[in-house]
Amino acid sequence: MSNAWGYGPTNGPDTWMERFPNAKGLRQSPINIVTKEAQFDPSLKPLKIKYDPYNSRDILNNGQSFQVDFVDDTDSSTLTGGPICGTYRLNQFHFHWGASDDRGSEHNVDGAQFPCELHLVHWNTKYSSFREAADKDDGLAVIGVFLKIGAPNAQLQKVLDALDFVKTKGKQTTFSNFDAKTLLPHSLDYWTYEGSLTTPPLLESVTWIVLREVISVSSVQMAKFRSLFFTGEGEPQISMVDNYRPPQLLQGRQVRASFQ
Ligand SMILES: NS(=O)(=O)c1c2ccccc2cc2ccccc12
Ligand SMILES: [Zn+2]
Repeated sequence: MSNAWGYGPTNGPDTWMERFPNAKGLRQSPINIVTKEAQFDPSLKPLKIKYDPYNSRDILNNGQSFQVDFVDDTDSSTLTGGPICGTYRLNQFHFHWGASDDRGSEHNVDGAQFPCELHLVHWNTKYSSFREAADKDDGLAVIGVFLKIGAPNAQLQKVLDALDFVKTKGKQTTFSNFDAKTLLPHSLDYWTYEGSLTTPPLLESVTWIVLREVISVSSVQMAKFRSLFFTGEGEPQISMVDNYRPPQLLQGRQVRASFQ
């Protein structure tokens, strides 16, 4: 049985470099965003986000997180503007969270972690598919949104209600007519930097776009995230928590801000 990568004591982020050399690369993610060192760039354009609920397809427990997959064979759910050139299509969104409300996000802001972080994954349509784009320097763009403990989030609840059907690794169910835009905060101010997937194979192909404004999540809703399992049906249950990679070295990279 291969010792597949994960987030446990024997296969977690500190071991990934053994099988995935990108882990020692110069543009690894996530990072700690030091707000005072993020330089305002007036050339950065506003984000233009167009998501069509008709494209949402299913929800899957992939054994590391859960993801909502989108049909991406047309330009009906796209990201343009911001720091990117051209048109990127929404492929999926997923989350990272902690075992308790004091941790869970992948990016930190001035050394602080949030209980959860949403990632909306897009691929560059200059390439023919997500798979072709995944290992290109300009192949992917991920929008990161922090979740902060507060009022219950009614839009997020629609996603959480589906988790009862995907509790174990490999479980998948239909998840249609969901508007991912309803998970975004009002302001689209962002920080941006060149980075990587935060999970193996840690491909250095991601333009990260981390929103400054958070969205709310209640502690009861956070408990719902923690009701999932990393393990498959019939296997000894391991709760899906702390599925985040810690911040990586900046290695001289510039973090830019779209706001002053
Ligand atoms: N965290 S991540 O956005 O780098 C990420 C994933 C994270 C967990 C599970 C699957 C993921 C798939 C990704 C595909 C492309 C870009 C980032 C991806
Ligand atoms: Zn992620």
